[in-house]
Amino acid sequence: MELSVRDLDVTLGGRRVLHGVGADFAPGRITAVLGPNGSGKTTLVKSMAGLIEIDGGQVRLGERIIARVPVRERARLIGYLPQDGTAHWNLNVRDLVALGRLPHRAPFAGPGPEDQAEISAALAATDAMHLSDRRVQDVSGGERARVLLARVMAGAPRWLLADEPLAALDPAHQFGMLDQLRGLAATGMGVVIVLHDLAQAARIADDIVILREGRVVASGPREEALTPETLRQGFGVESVMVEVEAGVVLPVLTGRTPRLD
Ligand SMILES: Nc1ncnc2c1ncn2[C@@H]1O[C@H](COP(=O)(O)OP(=O)(O)OP(=O)(O)O)[C@@H](O)[C@H]1O
Repeated sequence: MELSVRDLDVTLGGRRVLHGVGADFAPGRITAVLGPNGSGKTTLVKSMAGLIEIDGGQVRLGERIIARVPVRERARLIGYLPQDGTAHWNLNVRDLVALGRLPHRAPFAGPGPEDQAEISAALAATDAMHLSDRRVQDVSGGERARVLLARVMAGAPRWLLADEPLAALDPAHQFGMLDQLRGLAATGMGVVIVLHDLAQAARIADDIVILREGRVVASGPREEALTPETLRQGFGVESVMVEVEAGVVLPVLTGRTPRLD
């Protein structure tokens, strides 16, 4: 089922932040949402997760309007990984990851064998098993980012919406995270990630959405939507595309686009 956004208007704190945004997100593919600071990326993914009230337009999952899907069911369908990477409870890591199973459990029931298996699989996949007994607030920022991903993965959602999942990670774990996201998409999960690193976006994304000032400036398959022209329109930067290995073409930024005035 496609996740689609139509004519989305969002106002925050009295300011219109998204203006008629439209984009389609396909299951089994990775879509990177790109754009300058304040362009509306977080607002878009939160709207898609049903976490923000929208003024106009729709977010649909297949034929269903996401805002009308019951909260528990929505939590099973869409996993949301927020940007800040904070964990508000001082639980141990395994108990935090176990919270990802809540939408699947009967009220007040403890985790069953299937829950435990999903929790272990998620900890293993994120290279966090060795942290299981540590307090969440005692692990490093990058370790916490992996644990929070494990929590979302433990819920086995159909969609993963991740806001800057690479931000706190060292280069090796960034590549590890990209491999995991690729693996999740290969299982049919729809993956939507907000990224700042344009080269990583070019590496990982099947599809690209570029926002600027709350509007879509480019959207579609990576080869069409991530080009020197769209980077100029979206970010005001000049770039060249360089093939670093067979089939891997990355943008190299060369400077700001000169102003015409
Ligand atoms: N609660 C709020 N009240 C008022 N304005 C807000 C609120 N939250 C966000 N904004 C504004 O909405 C705009 C879009 O914010 P958003 O966080 O979606 O951008 P972003 O593209 O994710 O930015 P960044 O790359 O800096 O994370 C920004 O101008 C921001 O200041």
